[in-house]
Amino acid sequence: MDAERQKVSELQANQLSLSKELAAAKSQEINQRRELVFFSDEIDSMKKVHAREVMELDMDVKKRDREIRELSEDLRVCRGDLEREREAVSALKTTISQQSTAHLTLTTQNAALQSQATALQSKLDSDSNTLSELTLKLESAQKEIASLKREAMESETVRRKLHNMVQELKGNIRVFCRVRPRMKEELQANMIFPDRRDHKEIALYSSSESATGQERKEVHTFSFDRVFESDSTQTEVFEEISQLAQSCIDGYNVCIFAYGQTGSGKSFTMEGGSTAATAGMIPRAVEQVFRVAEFMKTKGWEYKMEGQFLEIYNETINDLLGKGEFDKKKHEIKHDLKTASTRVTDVNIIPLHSPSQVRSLLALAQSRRSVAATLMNERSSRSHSVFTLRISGVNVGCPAGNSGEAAVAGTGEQCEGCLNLVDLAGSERLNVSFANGAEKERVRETQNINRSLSALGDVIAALGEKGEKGDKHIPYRNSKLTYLLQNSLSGNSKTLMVLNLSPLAAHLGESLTSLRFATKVNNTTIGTAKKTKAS
Ligand SMILES: Nc1ncnc2c1ncn2[C@@H]1O[C@H](COP(=O)(O)OP(=O)(O)OP(=O)(O)O)[C@@H](O)[C@H]1O
Repeated sequence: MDAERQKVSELQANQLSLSKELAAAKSQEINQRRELVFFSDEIDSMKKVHAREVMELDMDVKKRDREIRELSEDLRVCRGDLEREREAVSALKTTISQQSTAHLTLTTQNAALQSQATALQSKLDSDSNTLSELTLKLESAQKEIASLKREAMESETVRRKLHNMVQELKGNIRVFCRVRPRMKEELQANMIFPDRRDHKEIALYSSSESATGQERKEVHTFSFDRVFESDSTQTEVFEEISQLAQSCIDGYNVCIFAYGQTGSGKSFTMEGGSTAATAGMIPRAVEQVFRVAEFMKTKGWEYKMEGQFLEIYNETINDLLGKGEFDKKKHEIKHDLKTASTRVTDVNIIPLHSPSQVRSLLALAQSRRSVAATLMNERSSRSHSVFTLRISGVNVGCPAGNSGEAAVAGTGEQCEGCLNLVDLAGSERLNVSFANGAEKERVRETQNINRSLSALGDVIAALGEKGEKGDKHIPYRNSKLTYLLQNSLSGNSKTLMVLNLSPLAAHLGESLTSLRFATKVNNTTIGTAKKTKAS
């Protein structure tokens, strides 16, 4: 029992200790629970802090991420910039290296140029010495030129006098005879040229039947100032005439006529063909006048030129340079005795500036004549054409030259010349006794032509007689042609008649008549030519 009591006490002690332990455990549990609450509060607050910190960290991380992205972008841009800068630097390095080479070259060149400049400076010094010597020489040469120019102008006056003296000695009326070439199949007249040296003679052989029925052979010899055979060129003929163009520039009235039957070569002689070699006396004379006028500028002369081109058909004047196809105006001839000049009313007077302009005027006149020809009959054979070139000049001196030559004062001398180039109507005679109907107009034309050509012969003959006696009446008014040319056919002018001859046997009779007329003209001597105006 003791044992049992022992045991129960032990058990009780155990229970007590266990109760104590339980109480202790319970208070420990309470404490622990308190602690647990405390810690769980703490944990909660720590969780809250942690959550805030996590959030803040999260935001921070995001911010950093953004910053990193921005920085990466910046870095990328910077890398691009850097790459470009590197390239620029490398290009600049190349440029610098090239520039250094160029600089080196320039330095070398500069050094060479400087040494050249030094050499040039010393040459310049020596040249300026030479220049001052040359300037002195130039001044004296210019003085010499001015005095030579004066001398040339004086000698020009002497030359003009001498030239015109020579022309006077040759006679103020001269006659040339020109035979045109024979065309294929044409039967040639028996014609010879005995004077092979001076070319002044022509002889024609004719045969006729005498009263007793025997053949009578005759030789007709004529001599003129010059005879041109059929192979003569326009240049050869003009050589003889060119002196007259000079006289016209010197202030004389000049008249050149082409006389001869239809088809004998008058138009060919005066107007010529379209090539330079075949150009006739009109274009050549005009060119010569322009050439001489240009040359005379160096001698202080200044010229003005103007031209008119008229046709005389059936004793009426037509303006070949008019505007319309036909000239319906009535023209009158007016003479100014004081200046010995002639004007025709209402005609076109064209200022002339160049030979080419004259060529176009001639072509215009030619076309107007052709229109007239198709509407009537062969007009050029049935009318006289008169081309007039008027020249007025004054000696104004020479201006100072570009290279410093002194100006030379003009002499104030003036002159006015006139060049008339006349293509006469065909000189052949027409048998008027059988004329009827349409032929009548032809007869009228022929009578007018014959009248004006014989009036021309009469005027020339009267001028010749006046030369011998002094006070003879000159019948200028007997035809429009002679009245128009009055001032160019007086004793104060120079006249040349070119007798154009056909080489044909069929034309022998007409040729003899023409040769006799021309001989009459050739035997006329007109008084001394005078300038139309001079001071
Ligand atoms: N010297 C010459 N050389 C070459 N051909 C010429 C010569 N003379 C005249 N002829 C020619 O002869 C023909 C007649 O000449 P041109 O027309 O000049 O005669 P014309 O006398 O003026 O006649 P018209 O009175 O009909 O006008 C033309 O074909 C012309 O080309």
